[in-house]
Amino acid sequence: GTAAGKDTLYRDLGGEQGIDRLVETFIRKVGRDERILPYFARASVSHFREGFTTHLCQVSGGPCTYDGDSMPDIHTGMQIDEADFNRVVELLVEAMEDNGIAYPVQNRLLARLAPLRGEIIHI
Ligand code: HEM
Repeated sequence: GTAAGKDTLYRDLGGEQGIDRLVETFIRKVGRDERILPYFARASVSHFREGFTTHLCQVSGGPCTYDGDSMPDIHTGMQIDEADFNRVVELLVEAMEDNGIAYPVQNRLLARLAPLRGEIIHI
């Protein structure tokens, strides 16, 4: 797509405020999820919040540059499987629903995250 087309996803997610709210909701859901929470046992929530927010901002075409570690570098050794990945995506979808993000917008974000699967699972 065009640069303009890319920029609209960031806007349609509600921009900086919308993404901040989305990440906050997502983090709360991770905190209540028996399957996913253990992965974060030794993680810093504030560091994760910062990195995940900036990454989402960049992926959605917003005015951010994610300069954290690469997806493989972060997730290597965690032994994340398909079901874990799907669960995290599900929590993100629930968080988007809670924040009133329309289905087509949800799907546009998911389409940009799906290609990262191979950098996150079984590595
Ligand atoms: C599309 C899927 C995913 C994306 C885009 C993603 C992205 C990220 C990003 C951007 C960070 C923060 C990096 C930083 O700034 O330090 C991060 C950290 C983390 N991710 Fe993921 N992730 C995904 C899926 C998963 C899954 C499925 C799991 C586990 C089941 C997971 C577990 C973690 C953990 C535990 C951390 C914190 C690491 C630490 O700080 O110690 N992620 N992820």
